[in-house]
Amino acid sequence: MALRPFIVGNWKMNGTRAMLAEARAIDRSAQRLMKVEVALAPPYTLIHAVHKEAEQIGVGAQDCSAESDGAFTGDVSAAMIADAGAKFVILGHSERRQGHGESDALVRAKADAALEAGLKLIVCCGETEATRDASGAEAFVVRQLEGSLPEPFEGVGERLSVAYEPIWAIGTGRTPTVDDIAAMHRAIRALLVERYGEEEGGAVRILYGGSVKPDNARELLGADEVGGALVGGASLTAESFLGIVMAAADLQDA
Ligand SMILES: O=C[C@H](O)COP(=O)(O)O
Repeated sequence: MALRPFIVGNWKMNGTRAMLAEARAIDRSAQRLMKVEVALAPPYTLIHAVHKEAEQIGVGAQDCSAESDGAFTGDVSAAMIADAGAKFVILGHSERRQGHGESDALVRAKADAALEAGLKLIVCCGETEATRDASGAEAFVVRQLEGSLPEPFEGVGERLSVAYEPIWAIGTGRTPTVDDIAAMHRAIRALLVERYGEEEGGAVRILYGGSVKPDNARELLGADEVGGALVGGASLTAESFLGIVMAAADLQDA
């Protein structure tokens, strides 16, 4: 991992104020592990509270609207989450694409809105098991990203991360092989370089997500072109999340 690794906890629809103790513990430990960039994406309701707790870690949202304001009941704009303390937003997670019918075009519109609000982006991609079995995973993911990523913008390398999350690996305890992850991440890198140029496209961190746990983190994070992890279930307690952060720190030392 040549770039500073980025380990992001996606709490999904988990967490009430009782979970702030976990965020606090994660933040305090992250202060001693500066070689790793650590962040949490709690539900909207906790963004401001986690932001208040956080001295070291970054805080982000799990989604935002493509609209800036207006009559959109239940939606939350990029400017609103930035106002609550978010520095980044996860976009195009498969649970949004599959559960809420989000298209590549909508993900791109949300990305444009988030950039306009000054946020960093984590744009997600990933194939179903059927696509993987049909040997079409790389072409599918590249096509998905072509439709979802914004046009070139100022500070791509600093502001954009991509998260590769095979849908069949999310919350299942199953993971691709290290070789499969590396091959996919190389294909994503090629697309990023083609779209944003050698320097900026080469500086985008490509995270792996899907059943990352403390006991497999070192192996998964060690795969070629893996610049960090997007962690779901194992980010819900400080103990397991910090196990992953420490694996990333160990790899930096190795
Ligand atoms: O955003 C996180 C991913 O969907 C991975 O979730 P998981 O670590 O529970 O498999």
